[in-house]
Amino acid sequence: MSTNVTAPTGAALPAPRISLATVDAVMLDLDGTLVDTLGDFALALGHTLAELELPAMPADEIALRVGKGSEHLLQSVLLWACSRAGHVDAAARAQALYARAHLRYQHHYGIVNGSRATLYPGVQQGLAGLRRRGLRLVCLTNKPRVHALALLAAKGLQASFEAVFGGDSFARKKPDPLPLLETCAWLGTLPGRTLMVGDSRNDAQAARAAGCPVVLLGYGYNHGRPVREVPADGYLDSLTQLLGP
Ligand SMILES: O=C(O)COP(=O)(O)O
Ligand SMILES: [Mg+2]
Repeated sequence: MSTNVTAPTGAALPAPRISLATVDAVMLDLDGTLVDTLGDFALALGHTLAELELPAMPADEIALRVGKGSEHLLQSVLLWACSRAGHVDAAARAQALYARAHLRYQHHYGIVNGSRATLYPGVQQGLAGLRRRGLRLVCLTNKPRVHALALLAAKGLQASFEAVFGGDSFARKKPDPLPLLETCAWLGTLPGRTLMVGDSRNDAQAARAAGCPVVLLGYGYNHGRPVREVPADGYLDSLTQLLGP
C-alpha cells in the first residue's frame, strides 16, 4: 500500500493520500469509526447506574473508556461511580456489583442500541465507494457481536459487510492482533493486503502486530488523546478520503 505516511504529531497535517491498489479487503471498526455511539452508551449506563443507586457518569468521561469492549467499559465505569459515591473500598464494591451490573447493562444496551447513535458523515459514501472498487469489507469491533449486528441493521449498514465480528467472536479482543489475523484467515487474504480502518490506539496496535496496514479516523474515541499521536499509515477526517480525489 502506498501512502504518504504522516508524522504522529501536530494538529493540522494534510489529509493522507491512500492508494487502495495493493489492498484486497478492508476491516472496519464500528464505534468511533462508522457510528457515534456515545449517546447509546450514556443512556444504557445511566439506566444501569440508577438501578444500582450509583451516580451517573458524564458522556465525556464515558468517551474516554469506549473501545476496549463492554467488560472494560463497565468495570471502569463502576469503579468511577463507586469512588464518586464515597465507598471506602471502591474497587471491592465495584467488583461485587459487576455480575449484576453486566446483566443489567447488556439488557439496557440491547433496548437503547441505535436509538441515539448517529452515522458519521461520509460513512455511507465511503463504504459504497470501497465496494465499487471491488474491495471486500468486514466489520471488526470489540462490541459484542449481537449488538454490532443490531446496530448495523438499524443504521442500514449491514448489507455493506460480508461478515461482522465482535469482541466475543474470538478468544482475545483488539489491541491483540488475533481478531485481525482470524479475520484475514476467514477472508483468505494476506494481512499485508488487508487494511484496518479504525479510530483508536487499539486498532492501530492490533494492526501493527498483525502486519496489516492501518489508517485512523480523527473524530472517534481514541481514549481522549489526539489520534495523530498514534503511529499509523495515515489519518482521515472522513471515510471518503480513502477513495482519493
Ligand atoms: O468498546 C466497544 O464496545 C466497541 O469498540 P470498537 O467498535 O471501537 O471496537
Ligand atoms: Mg472504535
